[in-house]
This record gives sequence, structure tokens and C-alpha cells, in this order.
Amino acid sequence: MIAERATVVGAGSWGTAFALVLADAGLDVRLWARRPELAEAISTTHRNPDYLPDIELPTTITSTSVVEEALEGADLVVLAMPAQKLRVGLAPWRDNLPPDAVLVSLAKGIELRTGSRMSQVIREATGVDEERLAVVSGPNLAREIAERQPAAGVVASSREATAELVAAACASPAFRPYTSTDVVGCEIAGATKNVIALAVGAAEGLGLGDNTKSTVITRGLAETLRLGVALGADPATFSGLAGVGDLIATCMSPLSRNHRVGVGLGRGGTLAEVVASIGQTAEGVTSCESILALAAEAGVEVPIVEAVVAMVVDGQRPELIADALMLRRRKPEKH
Ligand SMILES: NC(=O)C1=CN([C@@H]2O[C@H](COP(=O)(O)OP(=O)(O)OC[C@H]3O[C@@H](n4cnc5c(N)ncnc54)[C@H](OP(=O)(O)O)[C@@H]3O)[C@@H](O)[C@H]2O)C=CC1
Ligand SMILES: O=C(CO)COP(=O)(O)O
Repeated sequence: MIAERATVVGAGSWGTAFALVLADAGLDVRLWARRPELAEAISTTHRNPDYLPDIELPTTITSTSVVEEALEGADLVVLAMPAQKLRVGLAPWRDNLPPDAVLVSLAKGIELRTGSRMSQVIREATGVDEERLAVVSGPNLAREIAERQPAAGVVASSREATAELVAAACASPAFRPYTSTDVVGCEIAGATKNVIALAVGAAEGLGLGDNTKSTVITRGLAETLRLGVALGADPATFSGLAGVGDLIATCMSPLSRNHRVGVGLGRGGTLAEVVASIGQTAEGVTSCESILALAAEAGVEVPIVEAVVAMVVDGQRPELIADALMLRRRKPEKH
């Protein structure tokens, strides 16, 4: 089977950029926006005035705010809503999904309270079986993707043929998707790198340099790997695009919203001020607690995630956190 028509649910930064990727790969794309006026603007101007407004969208992308209209004839249904909104956001879609459509998750987060990965939330909320589900992850900052700067990603599904179908639907000269069957690894890596980026951003905001940032990234990777493996992931995923690739992009780029929230906190801003000034989703802020809970349940130490929870949730000052991380018991690097 070849996918010809896709529905992208969520016309934010990544939904809009990924719609463009699918259109470049030759698909007809319906971009669903929850606000009718935004859908109308996208359809008539071929731009999204609220996200990436300077990017011209191919005419094969049309937009609607009507669920049934968005889903008509869809081979792929791509979910680009924020992680904590996904379960409720899926309610209107459940009964309208075409029976053979493949669902694709773009969200990088872990649900609060349940500790569920996004693919688990989607399965529970829609009843689709895992063979019809794929996740896309990797170093994919929306602006750079929308500018068609060359980049690669990973499409993971428990069923290889599903991953291949989705990869074929988003492959273009500017976007190179690799396939994987490690859904757990891709999802844990994608959610946890946002939290590590908050820590790296905070270090930057405190005026610290590249040795510090590189230390946090490397040790952040170590704790992400420990957690992923404890949850059943393939360790190799963490040295790939969804692991170290996305970690580098998110921790180092001023385009990353998580990185920017961290910088703002490091400079002394309050969480409310910093998040409001960015005005877009920074998943690490809401997923850090659920990742810490997952790690506690699995008996895995995640000191950087713990430090970010102290900073973001408990309001602890970032400089105290840096001290706490440095004064931890010494140990062999491999643990
Ligand atoms: N941006 C990026 O570079 C990348 C993002 N991601 C992931 O993609 C996911 C989406 O992020 P992104 O597009 O960047 O976020 P944005 O903040 O740019 O956009 C969020 C989108 O979700 C919609 N939305 C918000 N709340 C709800 C709700 N309750 N129900 C339905 N829709 C809702 C918004 O609609 P409205 O405009 O009406 O508020 C908007 O379309 C996140 O998990 C993120 O980590 C993954 C890779 C790259
Ligand atoms: O996931 C991303 C890049 O791969 C986007 O990161 P931010 O959500 O921090 O902007």
C-alpha cells in the first residue's frame, strides 16, 4: 500500500512543518486546525499566520476545522497535538477514523498522572492496534524543516511494514526518514531530551559555557539510556537520530522552545513569565514530573531530570541545582 492522502491533526509549528514534508513527498494533505478562522486563512493564503508565517505552503495542503472533512479518504492520520492534550483531543476523532488508516504520533512527551507514552495514549483513546501506529522522532526543529534544510528522522512502529509505509510518505530530498521497530526507545528518547534541554538551557542562562553544557548532555544521555533500557528499549536507539541526534539539536539550538525556557529560568525569570513569552509548547515543562515518576517506578536514577523537576515544579533556583549535581557521590562513568 502507498499512502496518498494524509490528515495532520494540529496546525501548530510541527503540524504545519510536517504537513509540508508530506506534501513535498507527493501526498495530498488536510491540515486540521481547531480554530475555523485559522483553517480559513491557511486554505486561502497558503500560509499559517500563527506559526511559521513566512513559510509558503504547497497548494496540495488545504485546511479545515471540521473533523469529518479532515478525515475524508485519509490513509495517514498524523497527530501533532501537545502531549498533555492528546487524550482529550482525540475524543472527536475516535469514531470517525477510516478503518485502515495508519496513525502517526509526532508528540514528544509522557502523559502526566498515567506515565503513558504517546503511542499508549493513542491506543487507549482510539482503540487502534499497535500495528497501525507509528511514531516519528529525531532532530527535527520545525523551522529548519519548513525551510527544507536537509535533515533525517526515525519512523518507528512495531510492524516494519507500517514504519516503511510512513517513511515512504514523508521521504523527500530534504527529509530522510529511517525506520525502526523500537517505539519505546524513540518515545523515551524524544520525551526525555526536552527535559535535558531545559537543564542545558538553564546552564546557558546562568552564563556557563560549553564544558558544562556538554557534561549535562552526555550525562543526560546516560540517564535517558538507563531509563529506556529499563522500560524495554533497544540501547542502540539512543546513539541514533532519535537519541543523541535529537538531544544535540534540542539542547544546543536557540530554536528549541525547551532550550529557551531553560535559558529564561537560568537568567532568573519565573516559569510563568518565560513560558508566556515563548507562547508555544515546551513539553519538558509538563513531562519532567511524569518521566521522574516513570524512573522511580523502574528503580532508575535520573538526577538531571530530578534537578529539572526541582527547578520547574518546585521553583528551586537553578544555581543550587548545579551545585547539587556536582556534589553527588562519585562513581564509575558507565553506571
Ligand atoms: N516544533 C517542533 O520543532 C517539534 C515539535 N514536536 C512535538 O510536536 C508536538 C506539537 O508541538 P508543536 O506543533 O511544536 O506545538 P505548538 O505549540 O507550535 O502548536 C500546538 C498545536 O496544538 C494545538 N492545541 C493546543 N491545545 C490543544 C487542544 N487542547 N486540543 C487540540 N489542539 C490543541 C494548537 O492549536 P492552537 O493554535 O489553536 O492553540 C496548535 O495547533 C509536541 O509534542 C512537540 O514536542 C516534535 C518535533 C519537532
Ligand atoms: O523536538 C524538537 C526538535 O527535534 C523541537 O524541540 P522544542 O520542542 O524544544 O522546540
